[in-house]
Amino acid sequence: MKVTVVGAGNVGATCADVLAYREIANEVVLVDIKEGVAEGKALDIWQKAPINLYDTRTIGATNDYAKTADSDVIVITSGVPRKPGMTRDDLISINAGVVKTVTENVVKYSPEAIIILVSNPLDVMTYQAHITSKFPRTRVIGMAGILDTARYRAFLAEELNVSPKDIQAVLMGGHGDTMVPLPRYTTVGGIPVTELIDAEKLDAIIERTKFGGGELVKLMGTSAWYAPGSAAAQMVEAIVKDQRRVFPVCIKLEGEYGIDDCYLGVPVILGKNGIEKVIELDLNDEEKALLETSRQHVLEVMKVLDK
Ligand SMILES: NC(=O)c1ccc[n+]([C@@H]2O[C@H](COP(=O)([O-])OP(=O)(O)OC[C@H]3O[C@@H](n4cnc5c(N)ncnc54)[C@H](O)[C@@H]3O)[C@@H](O)[C@H]2O)c1
Ligand SMILES: O=C(O)C[C@H](O)C(=O)O
Repeated sequence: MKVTVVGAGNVGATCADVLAYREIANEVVLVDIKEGVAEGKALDIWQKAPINLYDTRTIGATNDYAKTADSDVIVITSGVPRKPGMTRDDLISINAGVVKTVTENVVKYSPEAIIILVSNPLDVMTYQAHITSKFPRTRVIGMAGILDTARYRAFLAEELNVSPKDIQAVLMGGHGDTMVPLPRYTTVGGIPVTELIDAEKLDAIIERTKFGGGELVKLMGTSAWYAPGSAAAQMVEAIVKDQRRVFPVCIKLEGEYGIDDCYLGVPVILGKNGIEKVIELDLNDEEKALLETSRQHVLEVMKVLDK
């Protein structure tokens, strides 16, 4: 299996590293526009192979898309991250152009690939890649839900003093402050979370999750990369190993949840064809209202692209 990661910055290099040391792909091609950066990071990851004992070949390329030919999966992380005081939507003016150019280049060489979007604003960048690639919606997928649920699960594990491995959760909606965590669908070793934590503490964790990206931007002056890079690699793994994992991811909705005009995070089954199935939960009125607020927000940002 061959995987290309475009953008050899913080998220892209982390994703390539996880793909390599966990031997998720046989070959990983890292591409960046900055001269030498992708080659250098790919070489560094390859030199770690004898220490960490893996066979995955990592290759770097400065804007040379011929090297990406016949990739099974393409992860797009290129673009700018936000700085303190910015929203993800503020990145659209730069990142839309970057995602468009990169998508044109990758589809030329890998017309059958599955594309995973990471660049922000995530939902609208997934839309950009979809209209540029003209790929079916099942092959253009945004990464955000795995990251957002991981934050939620990590905060819960800390509060309950249990292993994060035992916390299962799903959330929906756009990757932003309007995301919709679903406590009704959160369990700890099979036990509904509401039986283990009082409502006030759970609400505080949900609020912290919604602003989880911003918390890190404030601390570091740029956005997160370890969890995002690992989350993207986990999606690649589900696809290349046809694992049929159940994850929240961003896709174009075509009638599911009564929505057919928007890119939003929903639970899906992820396998060798990309989206194998969209899972439709029976949302209550409050959850439906939160999802609608999220949809309205994403639609507003999508309009900027359409102008
Ligand atoms: N979806 C998510 O949950 C999530 C999580 C974290 C970060 N992000 C987003 O991912 C993006 C990357 O974040 P980062 O921290 O890795 O940033 P970074 O600045 O460390 O890396 C971005 C890289 O993209 C490269 N690049 C820019 N234009 C390019 C082009 N046309 N072709 C190829 N490479 C190009 C840059 O040279 C840079 O190396 C940002 O937009 C950020 O907001 C999304
Ligand atoms: O917060 C950001 O800008 C990056 C990313 O979307 C995140 O949630 O970490």
